[in-house]
Amino acid sequence: MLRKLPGDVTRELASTTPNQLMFRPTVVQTPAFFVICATLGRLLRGLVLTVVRHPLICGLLALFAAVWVRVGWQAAVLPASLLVCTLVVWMFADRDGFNRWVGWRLLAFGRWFWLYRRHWQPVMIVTGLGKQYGGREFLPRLVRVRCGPVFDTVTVTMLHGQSAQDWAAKSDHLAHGFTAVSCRVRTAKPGRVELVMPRRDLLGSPIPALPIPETSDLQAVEVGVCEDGTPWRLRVHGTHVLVAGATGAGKGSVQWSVIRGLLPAVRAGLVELWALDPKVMELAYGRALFHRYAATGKECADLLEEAVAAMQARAAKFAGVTRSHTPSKAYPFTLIIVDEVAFLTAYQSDRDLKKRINDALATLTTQGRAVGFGVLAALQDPRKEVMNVRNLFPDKIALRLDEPEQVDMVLGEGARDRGALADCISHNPATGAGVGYVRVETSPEPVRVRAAYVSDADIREMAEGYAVRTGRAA
Ligand SMILES: Nc1ncnc2c1ncn2[C@@H]1O[C@H](COP(=O)(O)OP(=O)(O)OP(=O)(O)O)[C@@H](O)[C@H]1O
Repeated sequence: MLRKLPGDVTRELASTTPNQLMFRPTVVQTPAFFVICATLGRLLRGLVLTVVRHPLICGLLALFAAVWVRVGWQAAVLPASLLVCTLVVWMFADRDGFNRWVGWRLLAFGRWFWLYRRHWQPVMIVTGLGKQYGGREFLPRLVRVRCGPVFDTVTVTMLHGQSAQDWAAKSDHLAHGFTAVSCRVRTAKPGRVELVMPRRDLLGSPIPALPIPETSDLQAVEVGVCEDGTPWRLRVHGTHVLVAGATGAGKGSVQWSVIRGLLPAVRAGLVELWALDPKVMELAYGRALFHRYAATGKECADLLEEAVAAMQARAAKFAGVTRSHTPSKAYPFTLIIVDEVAFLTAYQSDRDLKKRINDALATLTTQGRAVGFGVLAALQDPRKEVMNVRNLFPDKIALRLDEPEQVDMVLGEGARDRGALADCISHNPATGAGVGYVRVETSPEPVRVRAAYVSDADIREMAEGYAVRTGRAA
């Protein structure tokens, strides 16, 4: 049986099966009148859609043209010049307001016309997101382009049968196709996706240590910058944070930025910092800042068990009185900072110590949040065998990782497909150290961030200005 499918060129249909009836149907030529009507209809539809999508620009152009035709070019040029002057003055006087109402819209129109619309067909065909079938071409529909200070957001209606995953798998190709730094795909509504493409990389160069704040906000400690230029704030109270990254990924910059942001609360007696430094490298430098410090396996096990005992004593006092903790001098928030936690949970040769440490960490991470005990742990290898309590950390940060599979191990299933390309972060410290992805509780979309770099000189200065009097080894 020979079936004609939409788009098959009828003239070329032929059967090669023996004993099958072959026929060549008559080809009916469409009259030119219908072809012209269809083309005009398509043009009209395009015009109406352009007017609906860009009413302001179209309205102004139409007015300008009408005055030119009816009154003459002099009458059209004068108000046009006045309009341009007004816009220029507005731009200099109130840049934000101008951008919100005019600037980003003009840019979006320009980029829709010059970049996305022009390259849409070739990019869709080369990436395989557009299909050619039976001589016809099926392209996803470019619905809208919006511009902001950093990102272009391109709304697309997918072809029937496509999923957001199909698009996420091509995000790298899309970024190159539209000359963007990267491309994140998110679902807008059924059948529609949004491509979020930054026009420039705000995280491309190191961010110097942030100024020590006047007061610390334990719900939002400023540690760096998000990809859209807004501050990256990390909650430390009422949660536990795991920072995963290969060697040299910049885990230290996250830890030190958190410590820096907490210094005013430390000075006020509202926060205690306990440090576990099995590599005796990273945290030893600012030892004077810590209320408790441990380095060897035994010291670390003792210190963690001491934290568990203090936590349980506090829980016993709070029982029946309050269900949440507010930091105070009597009951400060205790942040236990663990550098390279795998040294304690996996590479520790003493099995008894390893068990004590794992048990204490599991107890702290399951019971500590409500009574003011938090854990901030850094880790190179996120596999479960290395850190079996990984899932007890509600907040996770993925800095540069070695393998794509590790991204989902840290940030949860599907994070890499949603654009958390932590395995693609540059190995060059100038461009990649401290860069990572976080998932905030309110959104499944990973956010690209960069931690501020706290240099040795900054740590020395912090240790001199904020040394705690009770600092002693465990
Ligand atoms: N946020 C940052 N911005 C710019 N450069 C950074 C940043 N963080 C770290 N670096 C650079 O990268 C180098 C490695 O950083 P760091 O020691 O913090 O990495 P790490 O992840 O702790 O590595 P390891 O696990 O081997 O200790 C630093 O010496 C510094 O030069």
